[in-house]
Amino acid sequence: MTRIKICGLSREEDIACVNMALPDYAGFIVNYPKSKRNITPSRLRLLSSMLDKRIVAVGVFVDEDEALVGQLLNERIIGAAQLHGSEDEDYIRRLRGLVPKGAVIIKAFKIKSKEDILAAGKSSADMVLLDGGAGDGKVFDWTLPKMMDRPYFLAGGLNEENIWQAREALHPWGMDVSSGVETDGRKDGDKICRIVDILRKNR
Ligand SMILES: O=C(O)c1ccccc1NCC(=O)[C@H](O)[C@H](O)COP(=O)(O)O
Repeated sequence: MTRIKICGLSREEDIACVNMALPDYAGFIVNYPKSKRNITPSRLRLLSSMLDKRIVAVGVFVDEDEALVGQLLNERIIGAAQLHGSEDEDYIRRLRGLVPKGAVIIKAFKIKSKEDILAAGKSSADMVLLDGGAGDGKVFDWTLPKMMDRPYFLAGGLNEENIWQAREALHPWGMDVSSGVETDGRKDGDKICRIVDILRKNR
């Protein structure tokens, strides 16, 4: 079974779409105004409360103060925190000390070389996410994850056309999609349903 995460939700309509499609994870870009998908922590509280309980809310953070990330995990507003900036092992250790057992820490790695794969392999995070960019549809070289020796999320430029090919080539633990399920910069319910279906029907 390949898990699927739909990332970058920001509107009530987006929640209605994922509640229909039922991906495993729903991602929210929190407190990062440079992103067009940015939402505030208070909006995160509202949107995550509207999520179907079968979907795990993931907060995506870029070099955020770990106190805020820890608070959102402790309050169970999110079930997992995805660290998408330059957070290091010290940051992960500090965050781990703030949160209950079971709170999942995901560290994202931008993959440009074999060294990036080796760094991801050594991360103390519960899960790693291999990405070509940060919500900008950039695909990276798919031959590189073949040397990964731990489960991972594959991200970066996935869409209806290539997600099955990527799954067959790499068999990742999970797959993460954002811009590939958007039309004119907004989440598209039909695309979300179709991409979830592709993985579900063939799992
Ligand atoms: O989506 C953003 O705007 C974003 C901004 C800053 C850090 C991370 C961001 N997104 C992270 C994600 O998890 C995306 O889903 C992932 O990069 C894949 O995006 P895409 O290539 O567009 O499918």
